[in-house]
Amino acid sequence: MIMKAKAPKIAEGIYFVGTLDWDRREYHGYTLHGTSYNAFLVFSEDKCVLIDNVYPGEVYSAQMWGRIKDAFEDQGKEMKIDYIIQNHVEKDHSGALSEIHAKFPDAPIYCTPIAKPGLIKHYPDLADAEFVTVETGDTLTVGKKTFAFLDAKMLHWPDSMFTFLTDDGILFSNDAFGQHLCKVERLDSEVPEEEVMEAAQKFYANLLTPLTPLLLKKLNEVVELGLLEKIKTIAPSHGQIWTNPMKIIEAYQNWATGVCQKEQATLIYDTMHFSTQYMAHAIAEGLISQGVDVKMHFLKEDERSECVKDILESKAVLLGVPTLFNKVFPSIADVLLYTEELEFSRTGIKRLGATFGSYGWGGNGPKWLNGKMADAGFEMVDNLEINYVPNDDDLEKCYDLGVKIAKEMKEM
Ligand SMILES: Cc1cc2nc3c(=O)[nH]c(=O)nc-3n(C[C@H](O)[C@H](O)[C@H](O)COP(=O)(O)O)c2cc1C
Repeated sequence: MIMKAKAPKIAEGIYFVGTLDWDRREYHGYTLHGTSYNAFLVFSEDKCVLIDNVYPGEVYSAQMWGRIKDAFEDQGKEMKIDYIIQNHVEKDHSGALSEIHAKFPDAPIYCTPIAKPGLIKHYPDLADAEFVTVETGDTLTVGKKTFAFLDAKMLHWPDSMFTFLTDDGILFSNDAFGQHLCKVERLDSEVPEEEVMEAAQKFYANLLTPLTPLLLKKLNEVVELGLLEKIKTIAPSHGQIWTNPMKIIEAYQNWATGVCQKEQATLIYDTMHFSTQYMAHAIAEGLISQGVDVKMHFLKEDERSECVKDILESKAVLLGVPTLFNKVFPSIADVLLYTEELEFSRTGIKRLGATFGSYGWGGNGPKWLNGKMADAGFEMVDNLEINYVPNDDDLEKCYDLGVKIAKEMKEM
């Protein structure tokens, strides 16, 4: 199927031929309000190169084929793809690869040596395809254009790579520098800066936090290769294209080194009968009284990918839940495990931690949580347990905990 769709031109001879996924609200545990799968067609003399493709599904590929058709019509050429560059194996960038190969079986597929078996495992019909495996320093010259490949192992899968279109200065960075946004516009400059930066922050927090050391190494390599000055545009595989690449490169440096940390505390809690809610609100007031910005997440409403977006820029993280069966109300375990997996405090960036919650008899929930947060690398300040429904004195203790944490934050 082909859906009639325009292919926006992002530079001379270079078109966006990806898919706008208006409907997606969840992607591997990440909440979003739509996203885009960015694929690009590059024309050079009488040849054409396709970079990445889209999520599996007829409606997605119909949109992609419509844009590809439109791009060829705009060029006044018959549809023929001569080379395929596959920067990453994951399905949201490779889901249409089998049908592209079926239509253009002579087009070799350029990818990393690790990507080749991964692609064949996903799409067994590619076993007969011509693969060209490439590493950092390898290039593909098509007409007047040169594509330089840069290995991006573990940014964010072992098979990942970047493709740099040298003369145009466009870095096709795949997931790196991406954002889950589904907009009519394609460029960063066409949407409010705050919106695109917030989406990039959420993407970084959820996908790149544990890879921070590798990311810093890669950024250094880019500088050493003299690429930084040459990058005029960054075209990631999700969301807006960066026409001001330094904006997002600097943001990545700040998120990776902790420069981003603000006088901000992220407070995440849940409750059964609302006593722990009282505590959370009172602790927040204590923090606010000292000029600290509070990001509050109530786990009945909010989910983990939003919580960790705020943890990224916070100096302190407070987790609160009531005691249940001598341990904790379990919704907090999801955030706890995720925070541990993302290694927020193992990347050399100090973050304070505290726990709190209501209990009925033996208590122990906050204490148990405290140990888990300490194991995850947080520098624990305190844990506060209040029996059943907090009274005025109890609420003052909560307020004081907020003040104490705020003071420790200021000494960091
Ligand atoms: C099923 C259930 C199990 C509980 N287990 C414990 C427990 O093991 N130890 C304890 O101190 N309190 C226990 N409690 C009591 C709660 O921790 C207490 O009611 C607390 O005030 C609830 O806080 P919340 O209002 O924030 O939900 C339990 C409550 C329920 C409903």
